[in-house]
Amino acid sequence: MAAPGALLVMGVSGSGKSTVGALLASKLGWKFYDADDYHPEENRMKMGKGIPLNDQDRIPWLCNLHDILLRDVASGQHVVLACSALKKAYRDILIRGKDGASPKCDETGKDKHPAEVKLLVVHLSGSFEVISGRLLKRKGHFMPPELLESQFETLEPPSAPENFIQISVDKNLSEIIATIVETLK
Ligand SMILES: Nc1ncnc2c1ncn2[C@@H]1O[C@H](COP(=O)(O)OP(=O)(O)O)[C@@H](O)[C@H]1O
Ligand SMILES: O=C(O)[C@H](O)[C@@H](O)[C@H](O)[C@H](O)COP(=O)(O)O
Repeated sequence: MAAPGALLVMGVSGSGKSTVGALLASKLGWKFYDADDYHPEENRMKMGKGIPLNDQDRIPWLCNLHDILLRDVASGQHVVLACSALKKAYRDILIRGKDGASPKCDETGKDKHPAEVKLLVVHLSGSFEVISGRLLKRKGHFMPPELLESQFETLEPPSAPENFIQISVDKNLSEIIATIVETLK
């Protein structure tokens, strides 16, 4: 497949986004962003208290991530983003921004960059049992395992016509990375 400008590693909390995303970026030599690092403090505090985020909390965060992707991709930088991106509408924001394909213009009014990010979505998919087992063992993270149920309720797995692959979290990390690298060929 023709290389996308950016690769989104998505899934519920504990599905392996950060681990897979960082390994993959290092293997491909692409820049890595972890969307967790871009949550405003209010979002982190909310999740830390066991309250799930809503659209209002997530949309400005996703718009900021879209701007980062667009900037990098327009400058020729390939990017891996680890981000929950649980709903289709959230993935659409990452690709097109909030109001759809609104081009960023320079002062002459001409299009400065393409308005869309060419994105391959990698959905790390697994059962509640396997993922909650991993979250219960994970230490030193602000996200409480109790929020996993709401993550599954919110999840809209990618489907056609989205440009995506789905990989089981039951595979080991090297199998997951190899599958993604193979897809990019
Ligand atoms: N494929 C895998 N097999 C076994 N353990 C994994 C796998 N992917 C991730 N893990 C472990 O599961 C936990 C959650 O992974 P993490 O990358 O933090 O998930 P997320 O970023 O989606 O919340 C971590 O302790 C990580 O080491
Ligand atoms: O949209 C959301 O509700 C959050 O982004 C959430 O899905 C994300 O998973 C947290 O930031 C916790 O971080 P981990 O995914 O690393 O557990």
